[in-house]
Amino acid sequence: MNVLPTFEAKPPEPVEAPAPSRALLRLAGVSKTFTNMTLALEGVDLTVRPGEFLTLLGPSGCGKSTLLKMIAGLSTPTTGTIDWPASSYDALGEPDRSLGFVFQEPTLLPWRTVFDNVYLPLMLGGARRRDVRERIMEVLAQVGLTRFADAYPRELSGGMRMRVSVARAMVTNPRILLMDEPFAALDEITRTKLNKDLLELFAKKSLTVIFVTHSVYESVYLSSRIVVMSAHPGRVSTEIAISAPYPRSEDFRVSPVYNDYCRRASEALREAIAQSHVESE
Ligand SMILES: Nc1ncnc2c1ncn2[C@@H]1O[C@H](COP(=O)(O)OP(=O)(O)OP(=O)(O)O)[C@@H](O)[C@H]1O
Repeated sequence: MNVLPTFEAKPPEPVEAPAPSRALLRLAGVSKTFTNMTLALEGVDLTVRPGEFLTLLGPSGCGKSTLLKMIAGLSTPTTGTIDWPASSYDALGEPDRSLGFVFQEPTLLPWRTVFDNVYLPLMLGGARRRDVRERIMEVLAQVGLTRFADAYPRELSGGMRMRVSVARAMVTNPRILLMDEPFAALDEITRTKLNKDLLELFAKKSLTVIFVTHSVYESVYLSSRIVVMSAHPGRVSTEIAISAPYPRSEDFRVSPVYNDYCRRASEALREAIAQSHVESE
């Protein structure tokens, strides 16, 4: 008999420091000013540990995407540092970032099949198609798309295209998966299903995820830690540790503990938005 995890109706624990382990990524005093003088981020300190599912939650313009892009190395901080303490370094002193990026749009190449879209990052890395066939089929199986390997993006639903995008990000076995509002454009039912499947992958592949969302409900369901940000300039407002154990079944979504966390996260977001207004006046 399957015994589903139960969640006691007690208030969430106060924020706890994550279990001590070597940091995968450490941001210290990170600020970003764009050339038009927009101060997008100011003084962000953040440590990410292996195995965390960390979500950046905040109002529009608080710098979530800017932060993710800097972590990906697509943009550099104006001041402050981003360190990869557990990484090896190449001959140029660049850290082995080894990450996968999933954007809000699946950004698939329409003239390539599902298989060949997932093959793309490996091809760019110099791998021959036949040498990585098994690996690609394995990752397609993990996102439930085995039967669609030869299909073209136009033949797939929005949810399936997003699965391809997740498979493409995972095929290189990244240390960290960066996800910038990946499910925001999907309908509620598809989004709920992809949330559930993402958590299964997270557990199965021992991933570390940094996820961006506007949704309190999504952030509580997925995360081990929520970093709430305020805007103008973007800053960390508060952090909420979600101590509910994984795997999280659908029962978690209707549990009193989930409701309590959602209430706390909503309050924290409301406060962050209020701080943002004060700063922008
Ligand atoms: N290339 C850029 N040049 C100038 N300003 C920028 C640039 N990119 C972002 N910004 C500004 O930096 C701030 C943070 O933007 P960012 O897109 O990171 O926020 P966000 O929290 O991801 O927003 P959203 O939730 O709406 O996607 C905003 O004020 C934005 O207008």
